[in-house]
Amino acid sequence: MMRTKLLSLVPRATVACRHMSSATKLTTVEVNDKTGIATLTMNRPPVNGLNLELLRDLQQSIEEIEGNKSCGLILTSSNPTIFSAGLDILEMYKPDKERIRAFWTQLQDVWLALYGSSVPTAAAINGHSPAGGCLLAASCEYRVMLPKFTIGLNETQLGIVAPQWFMSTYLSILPRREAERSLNQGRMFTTEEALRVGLVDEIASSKEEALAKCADFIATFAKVNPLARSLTKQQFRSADLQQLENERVQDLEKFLFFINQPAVQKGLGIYLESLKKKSKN
Ligand SMILES: CC/C=C\C/C=C\C/C=C\CCC/C=C/C(=O)SCCNC(=O)CCNC(=O)[C@H](O)C(C)(C)COP(=O)(O)OP(=O)(O)OC[C@H]1O[C@@H](n2cnc3c(N)ncnc32)[C@H](O)[C@@H]1OP(=O)(O)O
Repeated sequence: MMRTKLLSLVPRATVACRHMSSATKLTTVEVNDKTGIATLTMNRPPVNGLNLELLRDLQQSIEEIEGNKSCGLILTSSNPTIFSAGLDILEMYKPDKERIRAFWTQLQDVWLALYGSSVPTAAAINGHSPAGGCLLAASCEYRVMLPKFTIGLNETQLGIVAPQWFMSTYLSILPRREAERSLNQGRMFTTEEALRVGLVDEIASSKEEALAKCADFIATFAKVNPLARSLTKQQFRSADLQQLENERVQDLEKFLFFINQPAVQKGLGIYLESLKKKSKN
């Protein structure tokens, strides 16, 4: 907060972008002084796996952006080929009892904050975006993706089940038939396929272009009353948000029960091994 206040004393002409949060975190927030748009960058090598710490930083950054009167939020990644590999499977495989509770609760918090954000949101998807990565992108209002990557909720491919609020997020974008079929299949879409079904809104040839297209989307609200816009967005999303708010504890218990099933643990172990083997080749 202190940092933010001090930065606001710096004459505007001298800084094009203000770094609002520290680079020692797993996320950074940069606010463009001209547009007032905040870019939230995930930075957890090697693949932006969503572990407890990255989720905590994501939530803090979203709150920071909500609090600093930014005109919009663009979510992206510092990794040139991976937006996010989704949930860090190591959080769910042979989990620590307390940590896995905190982990899932934190994921719920991030989704509630991002899907329910009062500012316009967009994702510049500059790399692969499976499962939890897709959830984050899909929680935004607009998506611009770079070619030759993949995106989708692939949970069934891992022998796990996307919970109701993952499904609601998909259903807020895709026609019901497409959402149901691709979730059942655990389908990963190429960039071009994602555009065709409407999972992404535009394709860009570089990260810079993706960020610019996201900024253009956010600028479409420049002349719309911010309160009217955000209340309208809230009305569209409130049923989904309320459902998770009402069922948070049951959702956590269901997750814990499911993830601790021996067959699920075995499947996750095999999947992790296959990822490791692939990365060694
Ligand atoms: C009845 C039930 C009712 C309701 C349901 C109740 C509960 C629900 C229960 C569970 C819900 C869980 C929801 C889960 C969501 C998820 O997000 S699961 C994660 C899914 N993610 C993936 O499948 C992606 C896997 N990764 C990849 O495909 C690739 O890594 C990549 C395309 C992202 C990147 O490819 P490369 O650049 O080639 O990188 P590498 O593959 O070599 O990876 C480097 C390194 O990183 C490790 N790694 C990759 N992804 C993950 C990950 N998600 N978690 C942990 N670690 C990961 C990989 O193993 C390599 O490690 P090293 O070998 O270098 O040690």
